[in-house]
Amino acid sequence: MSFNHLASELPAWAKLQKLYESKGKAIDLRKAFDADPKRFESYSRAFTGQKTDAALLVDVSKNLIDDEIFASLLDLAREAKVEEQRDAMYAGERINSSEDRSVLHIALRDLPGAFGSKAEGVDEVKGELAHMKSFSDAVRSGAHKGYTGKAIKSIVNIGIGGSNLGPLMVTEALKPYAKRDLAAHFVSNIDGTHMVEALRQCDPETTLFIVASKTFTTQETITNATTARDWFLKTAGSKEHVSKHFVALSTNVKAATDFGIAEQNMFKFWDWVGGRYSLWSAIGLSICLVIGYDNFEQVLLGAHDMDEHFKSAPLEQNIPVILAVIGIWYNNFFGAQSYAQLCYDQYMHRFAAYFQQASMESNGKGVAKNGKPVNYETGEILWGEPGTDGQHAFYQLIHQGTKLVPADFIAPVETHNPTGQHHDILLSNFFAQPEALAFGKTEEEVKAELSTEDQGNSFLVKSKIFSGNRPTNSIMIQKISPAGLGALLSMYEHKIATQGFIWNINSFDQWGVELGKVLAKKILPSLTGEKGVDGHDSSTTGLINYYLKNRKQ
Ligand SMILES: O=P(O)(O)OC[C@H]1O[C@@H](O)[C@H](O)[C@@H](O)[C@@H]1O
Repeated sequence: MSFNHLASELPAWAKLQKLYESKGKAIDLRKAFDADPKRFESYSRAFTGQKTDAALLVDVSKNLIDDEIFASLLDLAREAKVEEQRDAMYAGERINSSEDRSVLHIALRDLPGAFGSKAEGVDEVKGELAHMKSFSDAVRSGAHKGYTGKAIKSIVNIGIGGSNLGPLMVTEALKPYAKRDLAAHFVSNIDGTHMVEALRQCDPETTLFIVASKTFTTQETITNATTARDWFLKTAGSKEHVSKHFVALSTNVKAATDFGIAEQNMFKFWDWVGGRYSLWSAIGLSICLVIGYDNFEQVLLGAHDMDEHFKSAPLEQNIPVILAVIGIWYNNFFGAQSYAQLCYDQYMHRFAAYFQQASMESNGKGVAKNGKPVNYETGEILWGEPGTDGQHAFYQLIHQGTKLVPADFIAPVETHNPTGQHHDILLSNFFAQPEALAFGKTEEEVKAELSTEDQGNSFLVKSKIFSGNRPTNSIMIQKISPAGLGALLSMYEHKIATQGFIWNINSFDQWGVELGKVLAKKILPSLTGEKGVDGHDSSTTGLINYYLKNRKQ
C-alpha cells in the first residue's frame, strides 16, 4: 500500500474544501430539517450485535452536511484507502511502521476466530484468558487466600496511561455488575498522595496488588509498586508472602520476574497490543476481578460485534467511518478546535478521560507516513464531563461562545437505577441539548418572550439569541451492559483509527511522550543532591533552584 501522499492531496479533499466554501459553512439546520422530513431516517444508523445484546442508535442528522457532502466525505475515506488499511490491520500486517509492530487489539476479542489475524502470540490469547478466569474466580470466591489465610477484600491496580484508564473507566461504567465487597483502587500518579490514600483503605492481609505495565519500565508504576511492596513487607515480614499478594500484567516477563513476581502470577500480552488499546488484554484483569470473568467476556464479545461491523459494513453504513469523517469535516474544514464527548450516564464519568488518551495519543501526530509534515490539522482535542453536570458548567460556551464545539451526546435507553422520574428527566436533557444547539432561538422568538420595554434593550435581546447550527451526534445505547459498553468502545476505537488512516499518520505509536520522560530522569539527580543544577536554560534552572531553596524536607 502506498502512503506517499498527504490527505490534502486527495481529490476528495479539494472537493470538500470547495463544498465547505460553496455551501457547507452556510448550511442551516432549520431549513435542512424543514426541507427533508426524512432527514433523521437518512442520517441515523442502528447497530445490533450478532452475538450479544449490544444495541446502538447513532443519529448524525444534526450535522452541517447534505447528501453531496456526506458522499464526498466517504469518498475521502475511500481515496485514503481506509478499507485496505483496516484489512491490513485485521490481518496482522505491521501497520505500526515506526515501531515495526502489528496492531491487533481486535484479535484479543476475536473469540469466535473470525478474522484469522496472524502475529506471534495470537494463538496464546485464549490461554491467557483462561488464566485470567481461573485467577479471578479464585479471588472472587475467596479460594485464593492472603498470607494469613484470609480472603482478598481489596485490589489495587498500579498502572498509568493505558494500564490505568481502561480498567478504571470500565469498572466504573460497569459498577452495577461489580462484586461490592471487593474494593477496587486505582493508583497511577507518581504523586505519593495517590498511593498513600489508597493504602489508607487497605489491609496488607487482604489486599491484592496488580502491577499493570506493558513495558514494566514505566517510572511511575515501578516506583508505586515498590512503595506498595515495602508497605506490604512492613507487616507481612517475609518476601515469600509477596506471591500471594502481587501479580503482574505485562509483555516484559523478564522485568516482572526481576521485580519478584512469580511466573504463575504473571499475565502476559504482546507487543501488538498498544497501551491505549490494552483493556482487552491481561490489563483487563482488574475488570475480571471486579465484574467477574463472564461479564468481561461479554465486554470482549460486544467489542467483537462492532469489529465485525467495522470490517464488513459498506462505508455508507459503517458507523465508525461515518463518525470519523464527520469529525474530519469539522476538524479540517470548519477549523473546529475541539470536540466534546458528553455522556448522560453517571457510571460513564471516566469515559471522556479514557478517550482523551485513545484519541489524542493516537492521532496527535504531525508527520505523515511519507515522512512529510502534514499541512492540515490532525488529532481532535477531546474533552467532556457527564451530563447534566456539564450543562451547569461549560455548555454556555458550546451554545453561545465564539468557538465551534462539535459534540457527541451519549445516553442509555435503560438505566441501571430506575428511581422515580430521574431517568426521564436525564433523558429530556439529553434530547433537549442537541435540539437547542441545532435549532437555536431567533431574535423574533426572543422578542416574543420579552416585555415591550425589554424588547428595546438590544444587548438583552442579542444576549438571549441562540445562533443554532451547532452540530452534534446523538448516540443511544440500549443499556450500559458489558457487551453494550464493549461495542461502544470498539466503535470509538475504530473511529480514531479511521481518522488516522485518512490523515495518513501512524495512530499506533507515541514518540511524543518520550522527551519529557528523558528530561525528568536527567533532572531528578539534582533534586536528590547527587548532581548540581547545570546544563539547563535559565528558566528551568531558576525553577529548580526555587524549589531547592524553599522545600522544607
Ligand atoms: O503500560 P506501560 O508500559 O507502563 O505504559 C503506560 C503508558 O505509558 C505512557 O508513557 C504511554 O504514553 C502510554 O501509551 C502507556 O499506556
